Amino acid sequence: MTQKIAVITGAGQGIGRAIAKILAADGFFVAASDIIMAAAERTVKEIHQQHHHAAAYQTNVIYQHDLEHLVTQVVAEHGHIDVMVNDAGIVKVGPVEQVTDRDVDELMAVNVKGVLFGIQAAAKFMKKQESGGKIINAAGLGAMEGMPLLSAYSASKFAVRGLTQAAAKELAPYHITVNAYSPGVVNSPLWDIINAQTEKLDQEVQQTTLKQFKDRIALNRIEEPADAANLVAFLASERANYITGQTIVVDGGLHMN
Ligand SMILES: NC(=O)c1ccc[n+]([C@@H]2O[C@H](COP(=O)([O-])OP(=O)(O)OC[C@H]3O[C@@H](n4cnc5c(N)ncnc54)[C@H](O)[C@@H]3O)[C@@H](O)[C@H]2O)c1
Repeated sequence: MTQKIAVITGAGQGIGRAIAKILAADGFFVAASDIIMAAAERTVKEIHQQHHHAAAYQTNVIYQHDLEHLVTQVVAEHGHIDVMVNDAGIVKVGPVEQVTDRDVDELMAVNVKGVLFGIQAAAKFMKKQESGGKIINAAGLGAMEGMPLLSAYSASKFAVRGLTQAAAKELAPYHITVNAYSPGVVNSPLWDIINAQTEKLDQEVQQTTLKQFKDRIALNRIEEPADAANLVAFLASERANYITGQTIVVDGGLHMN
């Protein structure tokens, strides 16, 4: 049987790294890409230590040609692509009236364009394959409800839901499913940024309710990257063949549909 191929952006740390490791353990060859090559290489080293298969690639998802190049290279090396995980994302924390033009541009470039360009690059090849493929995007609590001090971030994540639904409808005839995963409060470097900046703002403006998100987790523990990665592994599997256009929440019962 030919080995299935998964391409993952933002695979250098946090949730992306957990996704890379779980998909590799599930038998995928993992193309682990990140803007920081050394981080992608670290993930690959950990995968190799488990005797699974992976290679590192450097990609900045804000550039359409970078993603095109990444997927083209992986397909040239392996002949096909089965799963594309658009995980790379950034965050900006601050009161809505202080959000800058630059903040919005940067958030939209990574969180929205990065996902769109990833979908495009993967779809180009998946459309030609009889087996189609699976595209899986990073949403988040900010995609399900607007979060205080994360207005532009929330807007970028709502956009991911829109992209996921539109692409799912367009690509369904080609046996390509498009879904998103929506983690809550994850023990990762990204949440550390949110936490540190929120604490600071709390003292300055005494207005944040962001910390309270933690207190609302029904299962009463902070999410681990592997919790989100397990959902992605399911969405990447044949067991999820009849699911498309969905943003699926994996957050310990923080946001309930
Ligand atoms: N941590 C959370 O609580 C949480 C919650 C909900 C959703 N999410 C989403 O999950 C995804 C992963 O989050 P995380 O917590 O693992 O973040 P993280 O900051 O720990 O890791 C993100 C990775 O993406 C890479 N990256 C950043 N900009 C990039 C770019 N332009 N091109 C390529 N790679 C780039 C970083 O180098 C890093 O390795 C993000 O899209 C995030 O918005 C995270």
